[in-house]
Amino acid sequence: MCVGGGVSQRQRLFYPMSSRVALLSPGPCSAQSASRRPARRRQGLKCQASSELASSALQQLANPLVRDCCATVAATAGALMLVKLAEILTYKGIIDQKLSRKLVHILAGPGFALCWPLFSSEPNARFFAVVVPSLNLLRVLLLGFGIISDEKTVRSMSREGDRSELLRGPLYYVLVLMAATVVYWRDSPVGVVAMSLMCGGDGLADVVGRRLGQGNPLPWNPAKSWAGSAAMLVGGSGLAISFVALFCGLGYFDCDMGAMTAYIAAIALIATAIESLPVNNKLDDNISVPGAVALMGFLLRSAMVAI
Ligand SMILES: Nc1ccn([C@@H]2O[C@H](COP(=O)(O)OP(=O)(O)OP(=O)(O)O)[C@@H](O)[C@H]2O)c(=O)n1
Ligand SMILES: C/C(=C\CO)CCC[C@H](C)CCC[C@H](C)CCCC(C)C
Repeated sequence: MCVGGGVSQRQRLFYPMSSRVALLSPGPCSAQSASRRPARRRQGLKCQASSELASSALQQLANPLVRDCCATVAATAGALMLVKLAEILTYKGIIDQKLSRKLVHILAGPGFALCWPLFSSEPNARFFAVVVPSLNLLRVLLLGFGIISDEKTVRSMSREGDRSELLRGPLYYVLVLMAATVVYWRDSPVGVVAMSLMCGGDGLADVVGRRLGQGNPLPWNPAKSWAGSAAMLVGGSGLAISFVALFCGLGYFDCDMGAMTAYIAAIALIATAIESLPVNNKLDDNISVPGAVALMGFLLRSAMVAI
């Protein structure tokens, strides 16, 4: 049984339309139930204190404002740990710099999307979530312009270790994550589909293409390969379908997975074709791929949402 509690002033500031905080019913060792228990169990004061502490913590997490702040801190810490892990693996020579950059590229976006369910169901929760890529945007700008220096972090996000590289691919990358969070959030599948194809798809194209693409260049772009494009199509669409199935299962949007899979496959095919074009030196893949998905999502909006 949940008892609706009062809504604090601080909470009204962030969630003006917030519903009453759901308070958990007292636990088995709480003060209310302790006073009703036989004397022999009252000495369980330790149980009562720890249970009340746990119950209080759960009540706090039931508070949307507390939950969103905790989720923001957790995702920010996750981002720092991911980049630090890439730095260590590169520093120890376990992976080379190019692979380190691609691992961060492949894992950061999906890792961020996996944090989205940690946030509350409040309409403004997305503005807490967007703090995470925003902080990374600030870090990329400060590093890219040389305002702060951190050679290891620059190496984990660049091809050649040049800090100015961060003002292209990584900058566009975090901007796309910010846009996907604010514009689409958990209300539309377009956001996670765009992130999946940019991160999982384009990232895998590089990793697989560099290793298996030598003998199968694309006729219209010999710098890229059938192997790389196939990896993008399969990896990107697989990740997108997985995220959409997860978010449908969590009730964020209703969808017919059969029809949604067909739409995602079609969008992935078009995005893969766009990624394969020899325009990367003019238009970064981190812009063209998610941009194409957003455009197709808009054109198919009635179908994508109504599925
Ligand atoms: N469809 C693709 C894409 C990439 N590659 C391989 O991956 C390398 C890098 O691909 P690219 O998309 O150009 O990656 P970068 O631009 O270096 O990295 P990023 O996209 O992160 O900017 C290419 O030279 C090629 O060997 C491939 O074979 N087939
Ligand atoms: C090198 C990259 C792109 C070039 O194509 C990736 C840049 C990564 C960003 C600077 C870091 C982004 C972090 C995410 C916003 C949050 C990730 C959180 C999650 C829990 C890992």
